[in-house]
Amino acid sequence: MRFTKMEGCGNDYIYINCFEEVVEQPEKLAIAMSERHFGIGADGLVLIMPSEKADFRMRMFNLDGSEGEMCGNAVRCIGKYTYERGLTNKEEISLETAGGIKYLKCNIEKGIVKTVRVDMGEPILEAEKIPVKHETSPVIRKSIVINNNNEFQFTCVSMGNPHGVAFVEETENFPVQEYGKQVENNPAFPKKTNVEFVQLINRNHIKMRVWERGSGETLACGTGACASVVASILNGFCDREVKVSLLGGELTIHWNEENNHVYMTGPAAFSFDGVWLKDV
Ligand SMILES: N[C@@H](CCC[C@H](N)C(=O)O)C(=O)O
Repeated sequence: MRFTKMEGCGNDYIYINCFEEVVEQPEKLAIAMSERHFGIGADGLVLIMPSEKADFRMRMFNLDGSEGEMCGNAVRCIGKYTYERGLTNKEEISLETAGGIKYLKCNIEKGIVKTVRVDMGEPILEAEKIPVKHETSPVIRKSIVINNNNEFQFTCVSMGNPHGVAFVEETENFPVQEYGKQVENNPAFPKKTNVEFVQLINRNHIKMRVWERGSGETLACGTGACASVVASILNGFCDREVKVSLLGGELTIHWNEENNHVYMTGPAAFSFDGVWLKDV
């Protein structure tokens, strides 16, 4: 089975072109391929598929085989893949995801997609729809006690997938791996959650580290960057356009006041092509 390894700000996935390849057990394949010693090594698996509702369809699987509704970094990579590999000649495409249809605009120079701007749609703030169990809705800087009696104030946002955002003094030495796992599996989040730890730099710049549901700490998360900017604005910390510094790169997020849509702009890159020879 032919595959392509791509990354967006270091958030790396294995992409399979399902116009040419047949994937029968994507959950199992995601686990096997993502493994960094016996497999290819990645944060998960992404399928590029035909769609009846949009130009293309994306399905994404975390490295534990669970399916995510949305993936911001993968959406940008699909923009680059479909244009540069000749699946489309359109600079603007629509993409069906389990988190709704997203609209992408590729910024192209001499046939190369340099960055992709994605209309990520409206953030979802109703607790039930995220979903998060809390007596108030929206959940803006509300205490959630995690396993070992540590209490964090979370702002909860769905960008098609669930996110819990906590503001911390600094991200560099913050124990993301310890707390991230505990929050991901906290019963307050019936579908588990992605967890973002955010340091405010100024009104137009934040730093963020992420613990992803199903994948652990990754170098970047596009939906997480959007959720973090929405959370920062809701708390009155930031203006409408914010640079997000992640471990693997930078994204620009704009939450448009007029139409309530969140726009994400950032890079996408090919790493290598390969052929998977194992049975799964
Ligand atoms: N890396 C992603 C998000 C991937 C899915 C997530 N782990 C989930 O289960 O919701 C991004 O760039 O948005």
